[in-house]
Amino acid sequence: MYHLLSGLYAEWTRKEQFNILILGLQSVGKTSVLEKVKSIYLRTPPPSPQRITPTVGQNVFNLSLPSSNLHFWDLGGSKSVRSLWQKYFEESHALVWVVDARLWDDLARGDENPTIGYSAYDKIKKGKGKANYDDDQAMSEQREESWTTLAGLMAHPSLEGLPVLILANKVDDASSSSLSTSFPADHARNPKHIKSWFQARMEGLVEKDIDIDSRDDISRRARRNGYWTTSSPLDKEENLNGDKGYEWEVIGTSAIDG
Ligand SMILES: Nc1nc2c(ncn2[C@@H]2O[C@H](COP(=O)(O)OP(=O)(O)OP(=O)(O)O)[C@@H](O)[C@H]2O)c(=O)[nH]1
Ligand SMILES: [Mg+2]
Repeated sequence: MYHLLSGLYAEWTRKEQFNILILGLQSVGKTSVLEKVKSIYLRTPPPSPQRITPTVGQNVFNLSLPSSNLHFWDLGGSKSVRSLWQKYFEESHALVWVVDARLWDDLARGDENPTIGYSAYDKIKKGKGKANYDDDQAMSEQREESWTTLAGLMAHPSLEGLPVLILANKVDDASSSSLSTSFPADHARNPKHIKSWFQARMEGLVEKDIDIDSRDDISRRARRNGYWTTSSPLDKEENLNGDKGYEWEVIGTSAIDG
């Protein structure tokens, strides 16, 4: 009887566990973001940025909330370690995709303050974030690489349909007047120009649900980039007939400020 009751009690009070995968290209600040989350919840100071080195394996953090346990996996973003990503796909419940908000500076500048006279690249070169983008063209390529990599993840059979939170990190160092000066003001948390940039591509991705050729393209590219090795990843019937809505949101963050 005792065992039955204690079993029932354990079942009733059992917290659900959600595994959250934190991914993104190299140096966008994934580990710094996770350290920031840890420091907020554990009420401890975050490590100094110098102590955070490029991730080769995984960093984990368990966060126990009243109703659930969140288990975070932060993996390295450099090309040489992306092949590890797929080991985590099967067990993930949500994806956090981290991007460097500064890569969208030129778009925000055009929209909101065309009089700012320096290139986004100059700002990054002189700024504190030490990004290595050679020019505006390189920034635009990096944006596209971030998107195609994310699209490959969202089309993977184990991740398809998972909620995606896009963190536009480093807003403290973004040159756009709408982001940098007053973080954490609301508009910095809600970087509309980055959201509309992703919106256009998300719509394309949903359309590709009914376009087998495009989806095969996505999976081919993902395999070339080393983070998918599945050889026949798509259930074509399901993708043709399924209703593949994606739940996603963009939030501006700074791992070292605000
Ligand atoms: N200005 C600024 N710099 C940041 C921010 N977050 C991270 N950085 C810097 O960006 C660099 C890379 O940070 P990491 O946290 O190691 O990036 P990562 O995405 O984990 O990198 P990999 O593990 O190599 O994929 C470091 O120099 C950080 O100090 C931020 O919010 N603002
Ligand atoms: Mg890292």
